Amino acid sequence: MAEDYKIRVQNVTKEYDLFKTQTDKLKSFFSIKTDVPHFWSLMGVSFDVRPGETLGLIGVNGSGKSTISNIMSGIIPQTTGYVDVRGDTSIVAISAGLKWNLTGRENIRLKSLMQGLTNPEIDDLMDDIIGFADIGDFVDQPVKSYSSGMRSRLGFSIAVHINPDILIIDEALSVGDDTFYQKCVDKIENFKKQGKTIIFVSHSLRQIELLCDRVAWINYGELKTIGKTKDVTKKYREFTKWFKSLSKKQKADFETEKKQVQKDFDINEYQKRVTEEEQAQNPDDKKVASKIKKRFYSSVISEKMPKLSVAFTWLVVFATMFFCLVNISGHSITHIVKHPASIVKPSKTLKLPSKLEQASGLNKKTHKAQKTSVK
Ligand SMILES: Nc1ncnc2c1ncn2[C@@H]1O[C@H](COP(=O)(O)OP(=O)(O)OP(=O)(O)O)[C@@H](O)[C@H]1O
Repeated sequence: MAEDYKIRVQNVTKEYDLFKTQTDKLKSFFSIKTDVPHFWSLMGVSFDVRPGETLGLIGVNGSGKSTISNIMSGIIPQTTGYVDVRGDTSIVAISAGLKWNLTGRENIRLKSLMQGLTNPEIDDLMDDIIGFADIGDFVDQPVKSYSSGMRSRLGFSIAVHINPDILIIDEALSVGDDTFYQKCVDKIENFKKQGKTIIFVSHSLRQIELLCDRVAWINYGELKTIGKTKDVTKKYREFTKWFKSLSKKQKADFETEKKQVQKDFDINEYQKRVTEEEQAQNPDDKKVASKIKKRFYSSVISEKMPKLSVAFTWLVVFATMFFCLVNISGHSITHIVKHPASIVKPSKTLKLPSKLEQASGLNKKTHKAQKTSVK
């Protein structure tokens, strides 16, 4: 791999737990084992995006294009793998990142502030963003009242005016009309001329061929191939032609088989395979295994609670329960430690407040018992 890159993605995987209930979700958060099925949206994807290039991402529905785009732009974390992004990214997906209850104007301010612009800078850009998005009076209406085309136009306009180093465009051009599409293409060409890096996700091979220098074909969670636009689109066209020639049942069987592979994926096996491959390439390097382990896990933010935190949480829960029981039993901690069973037997010296005593009838019984013992 060339060292000069704008984005590097190495052995990136993304696992989704297919929870059926909220309880399963909570159990998983506390690292409690559940029977929830897993799905690996990405099964180890590696590629570099070069500075100043426009890289296209193609692949059939559900192949993982948005997943990898969202990981590169920091919207979602990868499950394992290394991602290095050199510069600010701005993602334009259909309505991604827009807050539906806020107005267009509020969204412009929010997204711009999140990208590090100051309020005076946003004030200067506001009219240009609104003008490019061409949403007229709707700018002061909540985004939830917009059509998908208007949302896409607003998202695109904000993203390009923020002036990021890296622009990720995920299917944003597919919903606009022809006039807006041409405006976007002009803007993208302009970005290219400025030497900016662009990731362009699209189902339209025509758009991909028009705009991209190289193309990565993502196929059911894996990188099938990456290379010159005309070479990759040629292979992809052959694949789609072959796929279309299948019968309905053959298509369904093919997809089920591919999805099953994504369900059965074993991350440990994959790590072992990558380690063996790198070891074969560098037989004298004794640190290959630890380097791969670092690459897989060092830059990962877990969506589950770390094991140490789980242990600490349980410790706090048990300690709280223990001290509550000790308090209720009326024994001292030393006594409970010596006679653990007494934690469930209240102490004889336990004194109830007098009103409570009367109400519970304990007073009478105690007196009766005392009298009997005197006799
Ligand atoms: N939150 C989620 N929970 C479970 N599975 C998910 C989740 N998000 C995505 N997936 C699955 O991951 C796979 C990849 O999805 P992704 O959206 O990245 O595909 P895509 O190539 O962008 O598809 P499309 O071309 O339809 O936009 C799909 O099978 C999808 O069902």
